[in-house]
Amino acid sequence: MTHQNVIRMNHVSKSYGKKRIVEDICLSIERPEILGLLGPSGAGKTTLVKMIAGIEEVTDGEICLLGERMPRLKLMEQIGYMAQSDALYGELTAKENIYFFAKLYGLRGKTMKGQCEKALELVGLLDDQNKIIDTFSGGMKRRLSLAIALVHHPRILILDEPTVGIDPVLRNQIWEQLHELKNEGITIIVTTHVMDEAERCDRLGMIRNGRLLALDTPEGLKQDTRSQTIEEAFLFYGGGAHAQ
Ligand SMILES: Nc1ncnc2c1ncn2[C@@H]1O[C@H](COP(=O)(O)OP(=O)(O)OP(=O)(O)O)[C@@H](O)[C@H]1O
Repeated sequence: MTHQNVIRMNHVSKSYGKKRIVEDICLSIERPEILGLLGPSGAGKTTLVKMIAGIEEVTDGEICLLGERMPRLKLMEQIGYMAQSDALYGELTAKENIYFFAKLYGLRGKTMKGQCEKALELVGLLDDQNKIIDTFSGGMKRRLSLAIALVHHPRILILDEPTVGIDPVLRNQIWEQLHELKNEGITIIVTTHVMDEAERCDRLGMIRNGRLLALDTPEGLKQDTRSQTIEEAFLFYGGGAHAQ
């Protein structure tokens, strides 16, 4: 199987009014991997992933997913997007929520049930599926959002700070699952502030003031900057992210 050009970003910039938020980013992903975007608050990570997901338009440059220029409606079913804030129906159960989104993606019948169950199992929510969302903790809501993002088996999964509010044990499990999904051929883009998560990405893009300062494996970044840790490497590039 060839996996050429899963994602290609060509001189991508974004402005709101006169303010430049993302500045001339070039980046390409040619085979399934977990690409982390690390940067301090306000660096432009969310804006960048929204453009990749086709939710925001680029001001300059272009983004192609699977060889097609974004935004493109027909590509939407190839993309799973988990926003930073959960978009769930509070008065419905977890199961009702995930069924709702699965149906939006055109899933029906046994396939829908099976995929919903698998996604809920993946995030450890199978036993809580009949509970009302308003009774869920923040971490449970994040996990449900993650299950919803991957229920339709997208080829590209875009996760904006997926593990905020999730305890270390479950966070670890989720990262193991993300690596399994990658091994199944899914490309994952994940934004994070958390240094131990950054270490678990195949490649890491360091972002500050809307610019991609460096892009390499975590090991490569450490070697290039003669750093012991990713945080040190990030500081070398003028970053200011904090460890958690
Ligand atoms: N719709 C908008 N209009 C104007 N400015 C915006 C808009 N959306 C984002 N910004 C600005 O763009 C900058 C980057 O925001 P963005 O959310 O992309 O950063 P981030 O790296 O994801 O930060 P965080 O980690 O805190 O989520 C911020 O200064 C923000 O105020």
